[in-house]
Amino acid sequence: MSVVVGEISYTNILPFFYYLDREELHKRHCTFIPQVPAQLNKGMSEGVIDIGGISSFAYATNANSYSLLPNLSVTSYGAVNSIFLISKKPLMELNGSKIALTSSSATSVHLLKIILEHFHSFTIECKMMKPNLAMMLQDYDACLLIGDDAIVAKREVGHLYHFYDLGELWYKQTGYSMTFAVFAVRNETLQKHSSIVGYVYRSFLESKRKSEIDQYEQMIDDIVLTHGGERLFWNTYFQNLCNDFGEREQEGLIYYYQLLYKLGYLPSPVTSLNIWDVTRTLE
Ligand SMILES: C=C(O[C@@H]1C=C(C(=O)O)C=C[C@H]1O)C(=O)O
Repeated sequence: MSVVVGEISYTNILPFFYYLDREELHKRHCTFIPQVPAQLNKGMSEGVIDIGGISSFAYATNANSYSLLPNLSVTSYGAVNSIFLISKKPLMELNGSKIALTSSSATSVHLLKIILEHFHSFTIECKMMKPNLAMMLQDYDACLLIGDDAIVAKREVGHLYHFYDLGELWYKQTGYSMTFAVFAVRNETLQKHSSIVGYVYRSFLESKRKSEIDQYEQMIDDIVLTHGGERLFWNTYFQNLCNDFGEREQEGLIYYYQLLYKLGYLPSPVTSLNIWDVTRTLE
């Protein structure tokens, strides 16, 4: 019986995965599924994936079945630099427009709705699509891209369209951080395999610590080879992200959930987070 670890297939999650001792984890019956967030969210809700990074939105729709791993997240205080509304017109002219949303995301698509429908009182027509910029902008006024798709779009056509960073728009309006990804574990898995979960959790923490200690240098060497881009860009990108999940980050997330519920995007309110009590594992 293995424990299946979901691995978001974007560079932003790398600090938690780069230094994992995968051989040791395999010996402990862990397997990995690399996928975009929407697929991982689905896998976890169906019980195919046990633990790993998911959209913070997906936690809110399964809060009774999941526990959150403390101190791990993908959060930004302001610009996140990889989640963009890419628009043919200025933001303030988007009322009544048609927007294509990446099918890879759950958190950001809802964040965009909060920003446009709630903060700006716009009416918008949205359609989920595969993340392909050219196809999306063919019939739509704007589109939402996340992760590496968004990074590449900014690099390649940043001068052709208006780019709006959702982390920045959220922060300016609310003063809160925005947590895009959380690390969750299914409560069922926690009950059956608490010592493996403990090991996986400590491995994530250790990878994050090592990444921070060497200022992401070694990881960035690899990213430049696999994804291109300038070292300076990646350096600023990772320095700018917050990978913690303490009280302040949790406060921002709860506020996001509060607005989601108010706008009808959550079936029931999520006013507190079920954070796993690490001290209860033995190993
Ligand atoms: C920062 C990012 O956050 C991602 C955005 C997610 C979402 O919108 O559902 C989910 C996981 C995160 O890895 C990004 O993709 O750029």
